[in-house]
Amino acid sequence: EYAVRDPFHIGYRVPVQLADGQHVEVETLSNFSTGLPVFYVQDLLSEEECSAIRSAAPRPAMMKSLVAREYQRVTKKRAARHFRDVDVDRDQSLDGDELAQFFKEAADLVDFTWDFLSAYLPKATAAAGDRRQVSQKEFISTDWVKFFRAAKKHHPDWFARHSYQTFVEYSDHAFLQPVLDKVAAVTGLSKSLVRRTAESMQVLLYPEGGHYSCHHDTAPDNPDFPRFLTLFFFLNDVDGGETVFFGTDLNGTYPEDRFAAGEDVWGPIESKCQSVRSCPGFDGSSPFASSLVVKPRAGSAVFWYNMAVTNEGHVGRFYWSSIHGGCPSKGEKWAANIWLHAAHRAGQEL
Ligand SMILES: O=C(O)CCC(=O)C(=O)O
Ligand SMILES: [Fe+2]
Repeated sequence: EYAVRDPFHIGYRVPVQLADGQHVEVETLSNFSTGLPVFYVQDLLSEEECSAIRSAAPRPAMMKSLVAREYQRVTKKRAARHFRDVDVDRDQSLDGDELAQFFKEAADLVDFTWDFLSAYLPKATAAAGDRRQVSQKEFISTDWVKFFRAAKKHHPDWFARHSYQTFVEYSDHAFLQPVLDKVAAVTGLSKSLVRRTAESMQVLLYPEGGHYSCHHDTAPDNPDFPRFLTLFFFLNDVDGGETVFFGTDLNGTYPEDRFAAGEDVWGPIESKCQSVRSCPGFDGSSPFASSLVVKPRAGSAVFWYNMAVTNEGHVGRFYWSSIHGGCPSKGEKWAANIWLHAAHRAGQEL
């Protein structure tokens, strides 16, 4: 019942008939030998469907999803705890790596410059290069809420995510049932399985310059959200805003042991694709220069597997190579996620 679509070879196209009689083609963009099976479908949604989905996610609802930010809670008391957590070498000061860890944990800030920090950490930034250390005293007396707010305002590209989002319930919108049936047709899964396992549709709006750093849609080992399949719709035409599959290598030089590797190999890869500078157009020498890049096109969809799934629908092996991200868009970008869930454990019924 959970059979995955066979990618065969890159460029392979299989025709699929949709319920309304329309034909689309499911094209293989990547397979296991290049890191991850990824498929593309052009014109899966009509213009009317794209705009209906956008209207189902009104702007005020989208904005709300961003209001409560973690960094607004980095009070003095919490700063002391953050300090202890990230001062892994216990030398009562933080070096650049430890500070970066704090930024990531506290606010999903994945990029920064010492220049920008100088207004907040004058003592630390007075030192040069590797000698920069932030003392506990200076760290705790810093107004981190103000810092993160300023960073967000002036450098939204430094954060892992710069977008608005909301969830739309299928049962609230009749037009979404045929959309789910299209998901079934192109993935080769049954309509009833798709309806049973689909999480509410997540609609995304990226402002000009918005992005989403590399990430996995689910977690290894007992994930809370065992999203075994992601189907991602592009809902408008926009320049930039490419979806990049950082775990793939289309050069055909994919290291065989990489696919089977775990966090020790993938952790460092993940840290390298956090910055938007890993995106196409930023740096020709990027380690991701031969990763799969999918350009947004209204009505098209890309889908892939985040983990193996057993025939009974249970969580299987996590695919570290499913790491991906959305690059900065040169204008508003609208998109939507449909995630299909596996069951957490053997014995759990879906
Ligand atoms: O915007 C994109 O291209 C990717 C978005 C994404 O990966 C997500 O929403 O989980
Ligand atoms: Fe994602």
